[in-house]
Amino acid sequence: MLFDDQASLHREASITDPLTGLFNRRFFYEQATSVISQANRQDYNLSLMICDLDLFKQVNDSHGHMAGDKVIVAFADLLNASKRQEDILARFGGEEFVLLLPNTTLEGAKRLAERFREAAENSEVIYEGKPIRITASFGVTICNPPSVDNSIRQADEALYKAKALGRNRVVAFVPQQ
Ligand SMILES: Nc1nc2c(ncn2[C@@H]2O[C@H](COP(=O)(O)OP(=O)(O)OP(=O)(O)O)[C@@H](O)[C@H]2O)c(=O)[nH]1
Repeated sequence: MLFDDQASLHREASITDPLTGLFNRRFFYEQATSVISQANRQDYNLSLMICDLDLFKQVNDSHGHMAGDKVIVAFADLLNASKRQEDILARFGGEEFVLLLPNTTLEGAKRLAERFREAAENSEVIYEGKPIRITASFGVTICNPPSVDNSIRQADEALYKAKALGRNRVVAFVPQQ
């Protein structure tokens, strides 16, 4: 029994990001690879979203690293609270998150991202009695052709555009003709 508990604790630690409790990047890749190969076989809609807190360095610089951590956790909770059960959410790195959205069209992914964006904009994190306001930028893409690396590259490109256009917005990847 003890061994079972230890094994499951070890497994949990190996797939989880310790700060937010979300899945880590490695586990996301593992899961996404399996969902995407299924999507390949079954031909269903699958979208991917990458989101990144805006000007987050300023949060750390103005309020300290602990405050920054609290903001990251609050944003992770916000995403986690509004996603569907079958969506796979992970902390991708620093202040960047990724979601794989089964049975979701590009329009659906844009709507969801817009909901997250609004929720972030309207949220307030209180740290040592002081309010911290945040915004986030989002890149979304349909996983077609379905491959994890390709979809991440496309969503990342859209996210980069969202940042370049002034942040606090959702941009969808548009393939070049
Ligand atoms: N508190 C905290 N900060 C982190 C963590 N991971 C990364 N960061 C910080 O996040 C900041 C990210 O800064 P940048 O990559 O310049 O991006 P940004 O300031 O959000 O600017 P844009 O993405 O262009 O809007 C860096 O200062 C990192 O040190 C973490 O786990 N906790």
